[in-house]
Amino acid sequence: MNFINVCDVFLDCDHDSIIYLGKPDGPTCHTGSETCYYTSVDEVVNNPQVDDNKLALTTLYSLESTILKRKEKLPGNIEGKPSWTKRLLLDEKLLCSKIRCDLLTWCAWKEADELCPTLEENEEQLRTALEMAYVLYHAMVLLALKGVKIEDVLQVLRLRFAQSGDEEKSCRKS
Ligand SMILES: N=c1c2ncn([C@@H]3O[C@H](COP(=O)(O)OP(=O)(O)OP(=O)(O)O)[C@@H](O)[C@H]3O)c2ncn1[C@@H]1O[C@H](COP(=O)(O)O)[C@@H](O)[C@H]1O
Repeated sequence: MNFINVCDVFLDCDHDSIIYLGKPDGPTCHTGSETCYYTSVDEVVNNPQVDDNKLALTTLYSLESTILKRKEKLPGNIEGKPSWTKRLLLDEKLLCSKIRCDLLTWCAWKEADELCPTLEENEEQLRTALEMAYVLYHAMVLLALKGVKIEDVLQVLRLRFAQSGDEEKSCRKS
């Protein structure tokens, strides 16, 4: 069971609304996420259909925020609450082994190169989503270690919107 420790309670001027200020002890969402207040009311009122793009972004930002929180609690030890992210942040080799397909290491091969076979072996779509989530998460831990924000990556992608890959490649200086 998880709790939110209430630090203060505020009333508005005519005492008909209350805001609780609390410090969560564990996840605050039933999904296990630290928070799930990612959807602005304005968005829902003006566009009741959940915007998949926004949802994708808030998911990435939320994951980034969790990873950065783990990073803040370093350095030194991995005592306290067990955290896979902390282990990765403290062990560059382990992290890279989860991202890179290292043919010399059977273990890394097995774990990190499972996305392509979902296409090659025509596995179900859910399997592809699971493998991609795995790659994305581990790559985002690497970004955190490098101090690169997900927004920086998205910016690179946005800048590429207007240019095809083939065009860009043919413009490269050899
Ligand atoms: N998205 C993930 C995520 N995906 C995978 N993993 C973990 O990555 C680890 C390695 O996965 P593997 O399949 O390689 O597992 P393994 O069996 O240990 O590997 P081998 O022994 O076979 O090499 C496992 O412990 C997985 O649970 C993740 N761990 C964390 N996250 C996110 O990061 C947040 C913080 O996690 P902690 O830092 O652990 O609290 C979580 O709330 C999630 O949002």
